[in-house]
Amino acid sequence: MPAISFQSVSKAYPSPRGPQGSTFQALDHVSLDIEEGEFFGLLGPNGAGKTTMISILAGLTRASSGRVTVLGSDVQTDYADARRKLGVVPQELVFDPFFNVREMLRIQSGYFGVKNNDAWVDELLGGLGLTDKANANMRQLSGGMKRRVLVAQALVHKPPVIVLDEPTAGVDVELRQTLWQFVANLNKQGSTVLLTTHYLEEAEALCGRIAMLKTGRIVALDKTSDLLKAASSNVLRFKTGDALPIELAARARITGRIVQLPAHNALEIEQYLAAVRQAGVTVEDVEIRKADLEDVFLDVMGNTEEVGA
Ligand SMILES: Nc1ncnc2c1ncn2[C@@H]1O[C@H](COP(=O)(O)OP(=O)(O)OP(=O)(O)O)[C@@H](O)[C@H]1O
Repeated sequence: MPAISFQSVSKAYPSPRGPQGSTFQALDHVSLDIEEGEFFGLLGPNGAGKTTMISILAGLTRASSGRVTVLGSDVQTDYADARRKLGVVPQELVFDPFFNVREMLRIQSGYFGVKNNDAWVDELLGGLGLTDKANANMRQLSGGMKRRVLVAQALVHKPPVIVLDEPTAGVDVELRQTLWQFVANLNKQGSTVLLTTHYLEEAEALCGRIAMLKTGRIVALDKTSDLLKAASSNVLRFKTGDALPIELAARARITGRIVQLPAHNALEIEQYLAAVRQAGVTVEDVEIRKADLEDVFLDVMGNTEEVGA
């Protein structure tokens, strides 16, 4: 039984612009199964539909059509069961400012009907570097500390499926490392993890499988290692202040003076350099690096073909 299953899920929001009654299609027949024990990455540019998928999963938004289950429980017809199996770390920091950290976690335990939870709460506080903040009022915490509390709050009822919606947006390196160590450890112990992030380096390092979403459709879905293998194996990178010949410019990713060209083999790299020399383009800081997930992502997003509708 999959940990998370999206079966031909569509979502249309009422369109804020356009004539009355018109809708905007945020998800278009998305099908996706995430197996138990996976560390799964959901990637996509702003507005692709990632948060909409998570909101449907968490029962915060209803799908217009299709079905979503968590370990077999339907998120609509079996809401309480599905919700209990999920720990969701939301993107936004929303808190009741009147409680301290420990009180917040006790209240959340009560919400899920978990009694005598202090030992697990202490473990969560320790693992997330919050022990000395246990009695601090939520108002006194920095943004990064609040985010750690959000993670603890999501895990207080020991859910088998953990969903993290951009948990590292705007947080410092130390928290990212603490968080990933903690979540990776839970995953090792059997928890399923679904992660959305804009940090592709993190997704590459952590996720066994990745789905890429674009305008509400899945455009890539594979093992991370296979996505990387399918990409051009190398990237030629150099700096220049000159204009590139048209055929190179069309294939290059250009950021200011930095030019990056995907290359499948050594011959292609030689051809690029020969073309540059012939055109009289002056290059500096030439290097060849392995293609990474960002190269794959940009490649997939530039190509509108869809897989597994
Ligand atoms: N409540 C809503 N009403 C109308 N449109 C919405 C609503 N929520 C989201 N949308 C639209 O649906 C699309 C998908 O949004 P969603 O927040 O799911 O994207 P996302 O992939 O999570 O983006 P980001 O990376 O920016 O968080 C966007 O075009 C967004 O404007």
